Amino acid sequence: MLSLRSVNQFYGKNHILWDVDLDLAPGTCTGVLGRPGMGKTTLVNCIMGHLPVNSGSMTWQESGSPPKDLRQQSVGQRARLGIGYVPQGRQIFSQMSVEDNLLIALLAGQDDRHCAIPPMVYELFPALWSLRHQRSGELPIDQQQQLALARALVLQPKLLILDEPTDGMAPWLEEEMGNLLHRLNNDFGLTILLLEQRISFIRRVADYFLLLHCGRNVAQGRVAQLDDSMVAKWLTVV
Ligand SMILES: Nc1ncnc2c1ncn2[C@@H]1O[C@H](COP(=O)(O)OP(=O)(O)OP(=O)(O)O)[C@@H](O)[C@H]1O
Repeated sequence: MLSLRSVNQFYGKNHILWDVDLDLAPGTCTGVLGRPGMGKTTLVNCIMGHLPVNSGSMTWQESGSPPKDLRQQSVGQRARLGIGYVPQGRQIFSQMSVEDNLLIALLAGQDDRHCAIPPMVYELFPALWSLRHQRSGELPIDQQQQLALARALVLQPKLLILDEPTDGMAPWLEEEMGNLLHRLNNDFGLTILLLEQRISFIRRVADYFLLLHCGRNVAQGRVAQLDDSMVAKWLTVV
């Protein structure tokens, strides 16, 4: 579905991503791991088109369609291709109602002005239906996170990218988030790319991992291969 080869990115003269490779097969869930500042968000910003890539390739391919060079697609085109994004810290419009947050995402991503919020969104988050006229900034954190996810789902993405969805969450909410991602992955067939610092969460939810260290992918494979020595070497903050 998405394939990155030798992606390099700079902030000014600072070389941030070094020859990063990534392959996402349809229907899989992949966790990107790394200590703070190792390049996870930068990688996602490159995929979303928020940051230009200096070199390397990014290819989007769906079955039965020719491959597309993602670097040639604008941010809006990438959303229309089916790449959805839940940013770190949620970034919902707190002064607006739940429903207006969803409608804005819908209108921003589609040309058709008469489009409607897909029923699956409120089916997945029934609480948001009851709260649809409430100001979103007044919701508790778990429902704000639901809204951030719902906002990414209104365009019915094929690939959903989440930047630290468990950030600031209590353990029981983390479990709920894990169940939800399992559902999206297994029942709705969404491909998921998950940026996370919580290894337990990656182990519970993801099939594959990519480990970034100083902007380089130093390890990748099946999550079952993510052993304690790798965690100690690349992820433990000293
Ligand atoms: N706008 C920016 N301008 C310059 N350098 C930046 C900018 N954003 C990030 N960086 C630098 O790029 C590197 C990678 O940052 P990035 O945010 O991608 O890491 P991260 O792994 O997502 O970290 P975290 O887990 O803390 O979000 C860091 O050294 C950071 O200081």
